[in-house]
Amino acid sequence: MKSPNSIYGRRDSVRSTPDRVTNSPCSFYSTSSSSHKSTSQRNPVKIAARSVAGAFITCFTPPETKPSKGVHDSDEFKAPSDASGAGSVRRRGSNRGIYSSSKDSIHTREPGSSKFTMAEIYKATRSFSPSVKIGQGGFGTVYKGRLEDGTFVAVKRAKKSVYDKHLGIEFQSEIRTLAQVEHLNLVKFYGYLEHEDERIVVVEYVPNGTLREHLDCMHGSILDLAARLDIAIDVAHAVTYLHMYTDHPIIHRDIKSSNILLTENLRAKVADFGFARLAADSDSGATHVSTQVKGTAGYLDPEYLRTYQLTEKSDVYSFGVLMVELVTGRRPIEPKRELKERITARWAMKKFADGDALLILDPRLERTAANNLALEKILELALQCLAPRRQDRPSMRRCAEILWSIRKDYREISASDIHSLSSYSIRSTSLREE
Ligand SMILES: Nc1ncnc2c1ncn2[C@@H]1O[C@H](COP(=O)(O)OP(=O)(O)OP(=O)(O)O)[C@@H](O)[C@H]1O
Repeated sequence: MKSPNSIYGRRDSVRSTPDRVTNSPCSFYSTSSSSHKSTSQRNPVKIAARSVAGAFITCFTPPETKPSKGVHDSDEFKAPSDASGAGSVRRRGSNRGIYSSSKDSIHTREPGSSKFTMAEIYKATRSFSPSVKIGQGGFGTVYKGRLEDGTFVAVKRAKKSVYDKHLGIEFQSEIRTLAQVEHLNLVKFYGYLEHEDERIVVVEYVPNGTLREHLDCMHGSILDLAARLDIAIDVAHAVTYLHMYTDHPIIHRDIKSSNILLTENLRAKVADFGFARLAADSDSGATHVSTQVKGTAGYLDPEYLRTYQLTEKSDVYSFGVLMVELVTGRRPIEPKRELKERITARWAMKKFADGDALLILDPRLERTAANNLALEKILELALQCLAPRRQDRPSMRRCAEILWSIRKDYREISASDIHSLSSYSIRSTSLREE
């Protein structure tokens, strides 16, 4: 999901304010962090961290924000008590000439077809009822819908006012890309509709909000580091799939926390392929695609900004920014902070280089041995992803492998933490009994 500060500037809203953390309903742990010195002080990567910290671009605008609105299945998608849903479909349909063509009067799709009819869309969204509106982005408005067979979907309706040549290309790009991908950690594509000036994409409805909303504590509880690590791995799997296992490599181009949707079980699904672009075909000898710069400020690969040459490593860079976001809880750009903390990745890499990595851990996370170690390891990986030159960045597949090993260590240390805590409590109980 693109945010208002995307380069292409057709942004209406994102869901939360940069300083929402301070107003958050989540509980905070106190941070007596200044006494901690991280092991990265001795780490040879700290020189690299300094150079990365110095390489960030600062010309960004603050994100504009708007809270999201939840739509509950039970309220909005009960069987209509009267014919109002269908009636309004017909009214709107006839006004807009929806039923004037015999093609569009077909109410049901061919089984397996990804071409929706306007009637189906109206029915699914209760004629785009404001009560089922779940979001607003650069592409347009997003509605929660329910198909005839009961499947919940997100219906993305392109803005008419901005349906220009560019958006037409973007729509086609989204369709082509969505139609060919299928992965557990990617939002599933169900179909699309192009009718007169309507451009609609129907995708899997993912019920638990965006990662950014969770980091902003808009869903009540704070994501612990284990959950954040799982999310990073899910994203790395999805992007590895796009880069390596589709018919043709696909560059997502807009990896960011508001484009990562979460399921009830906190599994991540990467969304919004509106900017996705097929990567250069390595068989033909090409190594990059030359293109206009698109993406979101704060996540953009500086080499892509400089050269307009897009490769899979631009996604790796954005993923580096995302990892910093995951461990700090901060947005990539925090305009209200003091100057040296405004670009979160630069600030974090500087702290890491200075051996103060523990100072950047999201203050709402516990300072356990497992968390501290995982933090250091994740920052080390982020540092590689944020390398100014793309050839110095790891592949997304390598990122996934490294994250697996971080998770393995994390689980082992967490288990031994729990074990030593429980043996401590057994010991102290038996001491009291004596
Ligand atoms: N598949 C989905 N399942 C559930 N909610 C979704 C889905 N897709 C989008 N949303 C909701 O709609 C909001 C807007 O999504 P959308 O992708 O159109 O816009 P955006 O990412 O905020 O901005 P942009 O269109 O500029 O990328 C999201 O933030 C999310 O809350």
